[in-house]
Amino acid sequence: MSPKTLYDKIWDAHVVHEAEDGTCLLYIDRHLVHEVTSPQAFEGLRMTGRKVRAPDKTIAVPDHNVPTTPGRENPDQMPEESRIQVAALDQNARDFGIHYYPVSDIRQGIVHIVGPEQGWTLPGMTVVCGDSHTATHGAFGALAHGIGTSEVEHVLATQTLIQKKSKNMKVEITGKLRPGVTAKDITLSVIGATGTAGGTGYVIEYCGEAIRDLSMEGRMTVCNMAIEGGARAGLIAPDEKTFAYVNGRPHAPKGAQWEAAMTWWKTLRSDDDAHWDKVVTLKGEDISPVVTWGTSPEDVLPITGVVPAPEDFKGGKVEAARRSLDYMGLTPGQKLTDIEIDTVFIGSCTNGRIEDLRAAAEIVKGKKIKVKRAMVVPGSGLVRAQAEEEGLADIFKEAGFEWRLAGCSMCLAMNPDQLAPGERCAATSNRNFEGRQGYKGRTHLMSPAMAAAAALTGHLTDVRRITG
Ligand SMILES: CC(C)[C@H](C(=O)O)[C@@H](O)C(=O)O
Ligand code: SF4
Repeated sequence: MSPKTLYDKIWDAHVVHEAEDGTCLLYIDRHLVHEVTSPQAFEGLRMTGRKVRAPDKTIAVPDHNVPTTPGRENPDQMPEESRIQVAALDQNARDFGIHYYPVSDIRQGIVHIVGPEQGWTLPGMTVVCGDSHTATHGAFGALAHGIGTSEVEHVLATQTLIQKKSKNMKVEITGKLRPGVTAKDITLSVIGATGTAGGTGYVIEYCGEAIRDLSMEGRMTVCNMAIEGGARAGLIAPDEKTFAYVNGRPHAPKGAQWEAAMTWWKTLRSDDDAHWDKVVTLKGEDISPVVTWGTSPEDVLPITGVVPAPEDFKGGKVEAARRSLDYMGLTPGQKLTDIEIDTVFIGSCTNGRIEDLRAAAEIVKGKKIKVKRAMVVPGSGLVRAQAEEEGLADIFKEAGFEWRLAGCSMCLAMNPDQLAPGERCAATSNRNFEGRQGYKGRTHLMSPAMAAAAALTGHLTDVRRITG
């Protein structure tokens, strides 16, 4: 048998039919659903009198539109458009009999945090969702990617998806990370090195010592941003950490089924002599705590750097940089650490997990914020409860942070948590394009520890310079 990558293995195990031109019908193990990309898909089923093919493998949760302030069960708290989307999900979940976590349920949260938390996401699976950051689930050694609304309808109706296979790309992070450097710095640095189109046409497997050393939370952060690097999906071979994280979760297999699953899961690694169409290698020790300065995730630099000049770039990038700098209100040569921040947002499916909140709380403990507003938005109700139990919520509140309810929140301007024009934000989310966090809002992406450091000083800050 010819050697295979992990992606090849999962792909082959899910092909139902292959057409002559290589187009495949893939079986889908998990379909995650949120309120933004699903209403028309359910409507399509209704109009043609079809059912959801596998309601037991279909999991819905509202996250993008939900307010993150108390009393949000009251629909009057939402603007009309949000109310319609959330009400439609409520109704569709009931009508089609799929698993559902409404806002009143403590398990509600961002779909990419809820899936793994509840044990829906397992190694070797195919996982789809009408959402580009579905790549997050690849951290478990699953083939997970976003799909469009018409594909959502197709998966609801058939539990399959029409796909062409991508090429194999390996991103290896060798050796150890330095203190203050996190999974977010890895994933941003990879995009900085490859560009936002570097992964186009590929599924990325992240590997190497620095990846193996990451917790499951960190691995989810890395895979979450595979899509920002242009890749179809990102994944990491499962290991003992993966199995330990999954074991005992509500929807993970139990007993004999667990044993059977483990037998397969242990084979889920790329063969030593597998073929890679593209390889990128970064040394862990070369990665610094980074921030973005522009309006693309590839506009990333070590925090010790200065704002670049348009002339530093080539071709079309010169004009793009000029526009970015203008939008961001920055001057070439300005030290990144001199950039003043109005708002800090800690949350999102990139960095809204318990470990992220722990990392931020460790920086914040016993100190006060200097920014106008700062908020921590746990990625799920369960993350929130755990953070409260661990005393993290008190640390944040005493420092002056708002302690919110779970949702996508200020990651994107689809709910009441938005930036005002010109407002500058240190954010732990994954996208920084124009208007992403609100009309004319300015976003700098970074790790939770770096965002916490910015909250304390009022400007972008090297977390390594914050002392206890
Ligand atoms: C609204 C949704 C379709 C979108 C996505 O696909 O990623 C959102 O989650 C985002 O992060 O921009
Ligand atoms: S937290 Fe942000 S990136 Fe993640 S699903 Fe929500 S809007 Fe998309």
